[in-house]
Amino acid sequence: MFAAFSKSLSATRTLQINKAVLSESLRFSLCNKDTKRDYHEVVGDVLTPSQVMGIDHLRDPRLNKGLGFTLAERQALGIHGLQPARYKSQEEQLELCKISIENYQEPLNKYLYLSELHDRNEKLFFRLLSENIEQLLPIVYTPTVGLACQRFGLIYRRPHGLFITINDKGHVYDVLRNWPEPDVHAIVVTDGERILGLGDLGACGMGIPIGKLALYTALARIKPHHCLPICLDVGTDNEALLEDPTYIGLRQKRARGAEYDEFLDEFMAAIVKRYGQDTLIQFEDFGNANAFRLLEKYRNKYCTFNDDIQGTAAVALAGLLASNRKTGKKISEQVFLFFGAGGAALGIADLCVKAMEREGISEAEARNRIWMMDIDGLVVKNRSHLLGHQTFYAKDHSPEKDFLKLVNEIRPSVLIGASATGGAFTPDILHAMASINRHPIVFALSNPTAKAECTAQQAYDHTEGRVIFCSGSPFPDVNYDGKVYHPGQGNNAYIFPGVALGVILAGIHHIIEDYFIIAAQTVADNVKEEDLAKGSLYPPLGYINECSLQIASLILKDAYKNGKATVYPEPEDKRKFLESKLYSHFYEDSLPKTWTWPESPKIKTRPLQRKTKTTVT
Ligand SMILES: O=C([O-])CC(=O)C(=O)O
Ligand SMILES: [Mg+2]
Repeated sequence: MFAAFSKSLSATRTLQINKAVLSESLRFSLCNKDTKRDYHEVVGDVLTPSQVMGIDHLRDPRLNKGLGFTLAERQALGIHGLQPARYKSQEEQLELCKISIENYQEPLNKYLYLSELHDRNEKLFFRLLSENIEQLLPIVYTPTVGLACQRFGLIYRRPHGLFITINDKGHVYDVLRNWPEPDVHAIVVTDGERILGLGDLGACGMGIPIGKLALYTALARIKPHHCLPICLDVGTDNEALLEDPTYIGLRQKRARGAEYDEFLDEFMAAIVKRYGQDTLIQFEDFGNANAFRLLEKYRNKYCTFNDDIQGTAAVALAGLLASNRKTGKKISEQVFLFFGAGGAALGIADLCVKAMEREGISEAEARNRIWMMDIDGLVVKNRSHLLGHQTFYAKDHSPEKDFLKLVNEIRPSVLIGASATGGAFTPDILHAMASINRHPIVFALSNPTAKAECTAQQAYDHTEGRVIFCSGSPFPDVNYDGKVYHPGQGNNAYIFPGVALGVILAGIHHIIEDYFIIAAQTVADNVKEEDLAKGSLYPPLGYINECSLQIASLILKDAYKNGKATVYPEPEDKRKFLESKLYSHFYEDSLPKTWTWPESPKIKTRPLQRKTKTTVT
């Protein structure tokens, strides 16, 4: 087997990293322990450019520096002449990228430009994203990623992850082996049933795992080759998609029941078999009925969490903790009314209960302070189908459907929208909140922007500017009564990258709720007085990178203290340890160590270009 592998390897030396073309026998060899080291030499952490020749340095997005290759590198790597003579530093390239993005008017075109850059030059893409989070987050993530999913059939170009269909049932592990990276630590998976607030987008939901994992790298500097986006294509119940000639998924109704469950079980087991027990699996945008069920089923068996339930809960809790500083009230003193009673709402409610218990009240008292309503009215005890934890919050009450009447009766201090019903917080509702509270807390968390329960401007306009507001998608600054406010984005991007970094680096096997409370508290602690004064309950988006590192350090600390870490020896300085593991988006020197200029170079280029290193800042 090894001989066959070596032979194939030399024959394929000039191939780029994308090993989709590898022969079956070579693929078997790659999974073989003895040959794993050789494979690592051309991919992953110890990627050795010497294993790659010529033009593949330009074709492989992980090696490509475009015009950032110096003359010496071009000579040594055999790419001289394949590009124009000009050398550009990464900084000069970044400037050009920014100009290019600004030239596009449509957000979707900006998204496509970034996606193409990701395909072409990985370090440039991630540096651009990390250093321009405020401007680019709305493009690679909410809200534009929603539009990209809706058009996914039209814009799909190249593989950025795996599509595993229900027809692969029985062979999921074989499909996983087709992914060329052997060292995956983090997976974001969707089955596309509830993409943001847009509903069932089937296989087009793949845009979400791709976007979330881009943020793993941009916001927590998790190495891109450690990340794998997966879409489980079990069909779609979206009739429009089933009839759409551009649809890229299976053209059949969703598999449900035992068939679905067996497929999911097989998927989880295959991940562990392929990548190990501590592979983090983030569930994203599953339908409500499956999201809770699967979380309960897998949370103590696998290294998994559901971002829509737990990530959203943590970011909402962070906002509430920060708002305490404005209202002077503890969380256990608030009365909550949720509009929407699905995964996100229940996740927030559960985490708030935990936070209230920490403040000293009982679980029952805490649950009593939380009311929920959805399309069927108030969540009440005698409702025939109570979903998951809805039972905890169901009240002895008539199933009242009149939202305004309920606000006036319950007199909530906190109104949380997680309903995917754009505009549900009408001026009447907002006026009522303002008449009940000096500082009404209103969170319109649904995504993308059009699904938000109210806009930031409406929230200020209809509460005499007294509102404490945040939204899941970004809104422009608000002008109220001559003052400009900059409400923050209560988005789970503050939470999941940092949690993932800590969990991966400590080798944690099961993700406990405490980590989300740690994350929420960390984000809240990073909110400055000046942020609150501007109307924001969150640190600026550009600060998420630092929040992620703090969250990860604290999770590491907790995991070692409580025996949940499996990576030993325990690092003494947790922050230093994790910083040593981070991805660098700066260009590295690609010049082979032993290479020197020939005695009489055939080229007549001025020494100015003989620079071997790009300046990094
Ligand atoms: O993606 C986002 O912006 C937040 C999220 O998880 C969702 O809305 O499903
Ligand atoms: Mg989501």
